[in-house]
Amino acid sequence: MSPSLPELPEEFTALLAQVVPVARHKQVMASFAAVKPVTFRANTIKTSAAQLRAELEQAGFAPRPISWCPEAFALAHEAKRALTETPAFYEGRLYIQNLASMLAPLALDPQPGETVLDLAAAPGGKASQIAALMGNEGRLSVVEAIKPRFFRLKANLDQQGVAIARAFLMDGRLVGRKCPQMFDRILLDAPCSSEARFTRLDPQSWGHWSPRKVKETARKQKGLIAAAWTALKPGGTLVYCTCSFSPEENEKIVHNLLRRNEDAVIVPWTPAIDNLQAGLTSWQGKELRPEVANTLRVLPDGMMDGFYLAKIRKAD
Ligand SMILES: C[S@@+](CC[C@H](N)C(=O)[O-])C[C@H]1O[C@@H](n2cnc3c(N)ncnc32)[C@H](O)[C@@H]1O
Repeated sequence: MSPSLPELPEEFTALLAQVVPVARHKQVMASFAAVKPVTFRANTIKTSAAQLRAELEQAGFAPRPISWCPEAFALAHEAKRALTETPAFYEGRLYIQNLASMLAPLALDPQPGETVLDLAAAPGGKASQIAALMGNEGRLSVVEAIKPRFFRLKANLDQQGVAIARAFLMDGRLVGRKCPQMFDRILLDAPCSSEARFTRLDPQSWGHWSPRKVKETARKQKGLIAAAWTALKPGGTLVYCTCSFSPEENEKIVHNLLRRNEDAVIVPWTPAIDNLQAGLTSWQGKELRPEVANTLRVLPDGMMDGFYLAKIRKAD
């Protein structure tokens, strides 16, 4: 660890020591002090990956393709400001997004013509990726509870050329009652304690964090996932994800969903990256459902943030 940077909260590093496998611990701890490259996605509603690459190369950038996501690229961190001054950025042909975040829409695998819900959607990075994967065909409902974030979401979707979205300013926990069994696919990128966004380069990144906050957040996540489950059609797919490490916000939420719903089946999904860890099947002396091992935790490294993801199917 670099002695000149502020240390992460002790309770958080103790949590990481329990969650992360010993062999990966050093890499994970180093990632909190890393200056990561800027990563972004070609918005295929407005361009193609090849066209965007050519446009950026012409403007003097050298974007590096990401092997597991044909639309994704990386540039050195120093290029971020210049990237945000390009026509491609402000005309919505690219979207700056952490690589880990791009995994959730890929796991959801939405198809053109389907009816899809993004239940906690602002600022809209994943919603615009979902629309692009749907070829801008079908129906995409996006829900956000916080007013300024809702308007930012709408502005981002407009800028990205998303034509299939209907936006709702509301508490996502009410969606189950309002729209039972309506959606083919639902993304719940849950509000979380954002532990994977902590960086020792900015101590404010953990300014609001505490173990009590994690418990409070987990309560909200339980309400949201219950609503998502009610709103999902039989045969439909839910992707639950967070940018947190705490099992309270991740494996335990999925475990509770499985325990309460016999029709919930985990679908194993493994992207072609190697910084992955299987979901934990016990936490602090409590055994969790063994299928939770088929959920995944992305371990942060010098390129991407941490993430947790579960793909769950509702039996017909
Ligand atoms: C992790 S962020 C979503 C990020 C988004 N999916 C993206 O990729 O741009 C979670 C969002 O949920 C919103 N939120 C918090 N409580 C909510 C609730 N009860 N219902 C719906 N959205 C909520 C937060 O304001 C926040 O914008």
